[in-house]
Amino acid sequence: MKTARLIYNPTSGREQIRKNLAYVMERLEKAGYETSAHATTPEEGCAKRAARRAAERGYDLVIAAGGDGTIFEVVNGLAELDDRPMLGIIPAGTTNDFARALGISKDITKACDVLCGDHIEPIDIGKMNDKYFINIAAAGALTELTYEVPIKLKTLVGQLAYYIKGLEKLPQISPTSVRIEYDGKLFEGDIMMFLIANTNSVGGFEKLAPRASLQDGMFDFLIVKKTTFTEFIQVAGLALRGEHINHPKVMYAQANRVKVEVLDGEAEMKLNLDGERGGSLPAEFVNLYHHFQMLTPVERDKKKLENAETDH
Ligand SMILES: Nc1ncnc2c1ncn2[C@@H]1O[C@H](COP(=O)(O)OP(=O)(O)OP(=O)(O)O)[C@@H](O)[C@H]1O
Repeated sequence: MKTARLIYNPTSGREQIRKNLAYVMERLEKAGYETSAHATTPEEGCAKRAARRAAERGYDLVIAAGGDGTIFEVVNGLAELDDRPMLGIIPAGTTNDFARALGISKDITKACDVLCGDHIEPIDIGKMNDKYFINIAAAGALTELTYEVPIKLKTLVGQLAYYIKGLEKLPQISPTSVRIEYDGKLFEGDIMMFLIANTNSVGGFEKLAPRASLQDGMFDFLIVKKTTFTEFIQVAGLALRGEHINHPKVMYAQANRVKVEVLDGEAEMKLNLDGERGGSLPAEFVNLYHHFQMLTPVERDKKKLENAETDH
């Protein structure tokens, strides 16, 4: 019999998983999985350790149920292993960027349909030094917003909370001098920020990384070069509509490997990995092609076909 380990955050979102735990377990059992569950605690790395333990015990399927923070930890617990179990998710967080990128519904019944189905796809993840990420790695102006916006404000006004905090922080932004190698090319200069995206769903900005795909072994790589205050606002405004990549102060490329170092010894650029603090530069980012096998919605095939048709 197949085995599944459900690693869930009982507090994420509106405690959706905790309230529906019996339903989820029942669905998985009916689909032929002998299932057990682990509730995470606030202790840092709890979901990561639980995921690793599950893999070591030989579970066939590990399910991360919670927000992007929980998925990030589960992926970090499994990514280094040679024998990685199949990955599944139940989106139950505030942002759920990763689930949105995969087209997995927040509706628990639909999310269970995906877990109980047999539509499996290989997906890429990112590696930064010895850490892993699923959506995005970023550094520079405004990238610290994800942990600076108070949870209460997020609950109250949702996405708007980021814009409010962003406006508050804008006057403080300044450039950093960096050297970046990406797939054999070189960029040296002053930048406001950079983004390395594995999915096109980043903090609610769905057009920030227009060509990012979870299955092509490449990142969408964006640099915002040194700008004036007005230019930066202009770029941010264009980014909302996905029209920023042609702005003269934006450099956009696709790359499998990106290495970034700060040139000014005094300066520091802190990294944000999937909304979590990721340490500081220098760093090397590598796209790990098809690193996980994942249960995904069947409808993705139709969507991919449509996208392929519009591309030609
Ligand atoms: N039992 C728990 N009680 C309180 N906090 C917890 C518990 N389990 C996990 N956490 C914390 O929850 C955070 C991860 O939250 P998660 O990403 O799952 O949901 P979210 O923050 O609601 O959603 P999102 O990340 O999508 O915005 C981690 O900081 C983790 O330490």
